[in-house]
Amino acid sequence: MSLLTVDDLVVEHRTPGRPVVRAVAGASLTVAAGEVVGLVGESGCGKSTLARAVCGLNPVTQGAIRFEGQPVTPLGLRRRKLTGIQMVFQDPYSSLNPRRRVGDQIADGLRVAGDTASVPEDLLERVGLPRDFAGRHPHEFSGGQRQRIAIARALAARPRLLIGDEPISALDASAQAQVATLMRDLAVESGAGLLFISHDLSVVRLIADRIAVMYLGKIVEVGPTAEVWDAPRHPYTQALLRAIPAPDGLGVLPAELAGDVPDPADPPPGCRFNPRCPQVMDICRDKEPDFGPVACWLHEPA
Ligand SMILES: Nc1ncnc2c1ncn2[C@@H]1O[C@H](COP(=O)(O)OP(=O)(O)OP(=O)(O)O)[C@@H](O)[C@H]1O
Repeated sequence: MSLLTVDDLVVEHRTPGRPVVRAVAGASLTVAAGEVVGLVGESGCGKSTLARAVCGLNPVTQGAIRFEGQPVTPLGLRRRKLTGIQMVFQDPYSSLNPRRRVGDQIADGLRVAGDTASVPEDLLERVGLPRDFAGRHPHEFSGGQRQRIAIARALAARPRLLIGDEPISALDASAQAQVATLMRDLAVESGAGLLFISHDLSVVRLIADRIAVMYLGKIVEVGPTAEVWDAPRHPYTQALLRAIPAPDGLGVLPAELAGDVPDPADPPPGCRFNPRCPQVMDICRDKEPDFGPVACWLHEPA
């Protein structure tokens, strides 16, 4: 059984007087215990909305989310209190309380787990920080150090599923791979699953067992990391990989990724990627490729 199963999930944002934004439009995904799944895609394709729905922070419009076999609903999570799911957010400057000592914030996580055997200093040590940081305040630390503190706080609650929502995108390049690898190591070591969201495919490649590629609310390709990296099949995945800067830092944005992701309130008919796809065929403009693991008419299962 999968730890997390997201099945044909639809999540809509409704703002009075504005068109409904279908940010997640029928996405399916699984994460097993001890598995690292990287969720990638351009900004605005619905990654955060999906992650927040998994934590019960965004109501589900259609479809289902199951965690350890139980449906995830905001009410169900409140009732069970111990969610078993912890999230590390993008901005390490706003996710920690500036007025509270670091040790006290980590102690909150220990309390959630009913862990009386550990002290906050133990968690600091696990994330590679000195034990005496516990008595200090978040403003004394760099972005990378704060993100380690946020990870320590999340781990203190003993999650069975850890979600990182762009946890490295606000960090210096030098801290990015270190923090990503730390999250992977700590999740795997504790037998938890990790859903790691990033628009940086090269970091995801370092840590993920599988990669799921999201485009305009749908998972368009999913597979083992080496397969997706070495032989991407969806034209969108191929474009994302070509967009990765060369070691000299000079990347060329493929033409199909120029401009913005289309508006999820008004997605194109047929395949959502068809207006930007270099290999578009007639069927792509008419019919949505509603199949996996590669949702593309060039890769329709037999
Ligand atoms: N609370 C909201 N109300 C209305 N629209 C929203 C809301 N949150 C997100 N959206 C819209 O939903 C779509 C998906 O956003 P989401 O943040 O989930 O994407 P993302 O892939 O995580 O992007 P990013 O990497 O920029 O966070 C976007 O078009 C966004 O503008």
